[in-house]
Amino acid sequence: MTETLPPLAAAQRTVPAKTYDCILLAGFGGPEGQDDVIPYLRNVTRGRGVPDERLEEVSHHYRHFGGVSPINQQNRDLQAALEAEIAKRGLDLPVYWGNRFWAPYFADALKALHEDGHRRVLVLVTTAFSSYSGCRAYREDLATALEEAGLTGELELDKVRQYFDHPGFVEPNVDAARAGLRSLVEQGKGERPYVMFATHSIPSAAADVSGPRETLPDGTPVATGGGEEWHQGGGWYAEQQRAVSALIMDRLADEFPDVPWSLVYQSRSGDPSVPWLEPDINLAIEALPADVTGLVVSPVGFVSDHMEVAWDLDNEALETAQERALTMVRVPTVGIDPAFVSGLIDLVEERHVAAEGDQPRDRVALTGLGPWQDVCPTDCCLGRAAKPTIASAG
Ligand SMILES: CC1=C(CCC(=O)O)c2cc3nc(cc4[nH]c(cc5[nH]c(cc1n2)c(C)c5CCC(=O)O)c(CCC(=O)O)c4C)C(CCC(=O)O)=C3C
Ligand SMILES: [Fe+2]
Repeated sequence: MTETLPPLAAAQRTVPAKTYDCILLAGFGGPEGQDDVIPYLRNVTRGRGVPDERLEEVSHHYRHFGGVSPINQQNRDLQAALEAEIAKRGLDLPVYWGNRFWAPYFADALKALHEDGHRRVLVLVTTAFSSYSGCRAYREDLATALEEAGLTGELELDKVRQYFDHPGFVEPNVDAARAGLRSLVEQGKGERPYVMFATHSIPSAAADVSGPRETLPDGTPVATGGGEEWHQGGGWYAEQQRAVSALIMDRLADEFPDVPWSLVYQSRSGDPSVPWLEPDINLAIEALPADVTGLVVSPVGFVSDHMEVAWDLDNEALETAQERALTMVRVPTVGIDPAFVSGLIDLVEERHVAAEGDQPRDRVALTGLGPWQDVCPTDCCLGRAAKPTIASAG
């Protein structure tokens, strides 16, 4: 399927390397105690039309874990791992950490790095794929945070490209899926395995406008909403995840040939009458053929085992599998796997050079879609009124 895609104009959206002063690790943020849960959920859903019943329901997921999301500690661990890798390479790039929805907020991090004398900032986002929620929203919120911190014009903020098909993201996912399939074999459930790649559902309308939409100079459509022949729905968001999932299965084919797999969605919210990407993982598990002996679930859409993984997969999906007496193995996300951490710094070195004129690292990608664009066109992932963003090209 990836072979028939029109080429992405990403090569036209690479930007020259620069010398940066520091890295900003941009996270989602999560609550760190029972008292944080409601204020946090209000932050996340502000102006987003998520019904109160859904908030109430999601608050229980957090309350079940003492009101603490694992995501902040995971990002502290990632920050430390990045610092260690940077030191190992002899680079001079301190790493700051800030979040969209909980302290330390983006504005706090920007003020801190500015006070420390840094001006050129390279942002690393904790999302591998292109969508409003996974790319544009981070860029908008960083532009807003610049305003809030009174630093617009003071700081230069660039962002590392989405890295779904970079080896640093792909290889740990290949290893994890392989380990999951081997675990089924060890449990005597390996006869007819099935693999599900799970990612966050988003509104279908948002998926259709995910990624860039303009045409190449020769008129070839670069990306689309619905309707193109190659397009199975879900815009670039779903296309990127299908491409990575297919690649992972391909890489396992020597040891596990012809294993059926699918891309499934989780954590839907919002108005039930509005279409979101489907199938939901629970319905997909219920619909599996009766002769499937074991299920591997790979949360390919996420980079750490945060609440959406801990609750929606390890509680809900597992229960659905147990109801039909199906053995399910949920394999880990990339987390702080050394290959992922080192891959992120490789991505940094595509953009950062120690001295002007130095040659940056080559851009690497493992699917026919990438290497993804360094800068996003102004309408990239835009499905609502435009707000100011960082890191876009006109
Ligand atoms: C694409 C995507 C990612 C992946 C990209 C990325 O990683 O950024 C992601 C990540 C995450 N989403 C998270 C949490 C939540 N997302 C919500 C709501 C929503 N997410 C959406 C999409 C995504 N979300 C959407 C379209 C909504 C509907 C409201 C809206 O249009 O904005 C809500 C509100 C309640 C609910 O409806 O569930 C919560 C609490 C956490 C933190 C987990 C933790 O605490 O450990 C993480 C990493
Ligand atoms: Fe979310």
